[in-house]
Amino acid sequence: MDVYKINGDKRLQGTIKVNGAKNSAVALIPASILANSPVTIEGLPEILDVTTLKALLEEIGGEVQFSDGHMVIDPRGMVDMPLPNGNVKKLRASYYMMGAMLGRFKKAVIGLPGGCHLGPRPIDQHIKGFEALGAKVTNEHGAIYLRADELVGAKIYLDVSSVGATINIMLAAVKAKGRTVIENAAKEPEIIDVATLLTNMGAKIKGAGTNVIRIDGVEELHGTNHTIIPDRIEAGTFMIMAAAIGDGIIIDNVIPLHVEAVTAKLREMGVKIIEEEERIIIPKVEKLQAVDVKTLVYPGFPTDLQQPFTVLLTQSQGSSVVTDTIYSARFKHIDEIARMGANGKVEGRTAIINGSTKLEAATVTATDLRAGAALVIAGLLAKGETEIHDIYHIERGYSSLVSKLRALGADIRRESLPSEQENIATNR
Ligand SMILES: CC(=O)N[C@H]1[C@@H](OP(=O)(O)OP(=O)(O)OC[C@H]2O[C@@H](n3ccc(=O)[nH]c3=O)[C@H](O)[C@@H]2O)O[C@H](CO)[C@@H](O)[C@@H]1O
Ligand SMILES: C=C(OP(=O)(O)O)C(=O)O
Repeated sequence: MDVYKINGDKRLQGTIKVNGAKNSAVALIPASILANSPVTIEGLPEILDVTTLKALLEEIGGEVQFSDGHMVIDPRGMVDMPLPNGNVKKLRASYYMMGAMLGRFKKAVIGLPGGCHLGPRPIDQHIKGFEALGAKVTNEHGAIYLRADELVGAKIYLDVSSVGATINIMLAAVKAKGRTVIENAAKEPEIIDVATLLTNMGAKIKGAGTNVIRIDGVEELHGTNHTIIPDRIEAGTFMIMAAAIGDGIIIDNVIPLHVEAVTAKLREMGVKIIEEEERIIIPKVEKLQAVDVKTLVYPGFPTDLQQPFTVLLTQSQGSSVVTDTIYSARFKHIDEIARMGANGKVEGRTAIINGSTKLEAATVTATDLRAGAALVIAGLLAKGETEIHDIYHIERGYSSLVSKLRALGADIRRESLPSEQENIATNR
């Protein structure tokens, strides 16, 4: 088992570069299935979710080359191979194989997805959308079977403004007959990125980034070249880290508008933030005020940054109330940071954090991706050596994290635990 070991309580300084957005990458890659010639995507993050999707495209006969963030996908040899198990379970976004394969082959068999356990994560709105387009959808032993004689555009109102359902319906609808209208669509920047790729492949999409998206189906989509947007969640993680333990940090390759909700909250806490066109500069912070945070759909405060943010709140003076309106159980990290001395209490969808606390090193477990990011920040703050287990969660979404942090002066390393030591650690 691999772990991160962090000797914390060292101030960080310098420039850190943000990679391409995970939540775009995981939709752009399956979108290539719809093309009739090669698609090139530039700036992809080198994360587990991307390599798992590459493997999924190869399983269905795609030819994929990936190096230095540059992926060339040749979809011409792809077939409608069932994917009921295996790689689909390693990530959430394998659900995009449903929309993309349905759009191209009019049929697909895809196992229910994996991803972070944050409370129930149903895909009923995806299925409602596929059915509205004319697909027959059944769940057989944990795999979703989709089949359509033809796909015909429809009006679909989403009961919840779901990122995944919005993108999945777009994927299934771009080659359907006639017009599809998605109402109460999600507005996250990743949706615009996927719509841009599809439009450059020949799709007709209007309104991406607003709550009504109109798609006029086309017969064929062709290959293209696309550069992914920067990861606003990775950027936000670095902003939180800079406020927690920075002595002047420059975050490079960020679209400041995409992290506006985080910027506003950090300013409310007393953090100075200098926004440039593609960079954010955070000077050393003297004192942090407690603030309340409520996660909301974009452009609200992102749920994916709630967990790292709670660690910052442990460093602020006073009591903060954090409410996650998106997920019912995204507070597993509170127990882990409690091992490091943090004073936090969870009541339903709310966590109350009392600061400020001098964190101390401990052996902790990354229960999910952003819990892992939160623990890395906690480890950077804590005196002594923190050991983080189950780092595969973290590596699903953050690329080259260790080397990026080391370049800022952090004492962090990735180590393989010999199995005897592993048993002692997990029994602790
Ligand atoms: C791969 C990816 O892009 N993951 C992101 C995506 O996840 P994901 O696409 O899974 O999140 P959704 O936007 O779909 O989910 C938002 C809320 O709607 C609910 N829901 C969703 C679909 C559905 O059919 N029925 C339903 O009830 C979910 O349980 C959740 O409470 O958006 C989330 C919310 O910003 C982020 O936390 C994830 O990082
Ligand atoms: C919840 C997340 O990811 P996923 O939807 O891939 O599980 C996340 O990125 O924080």
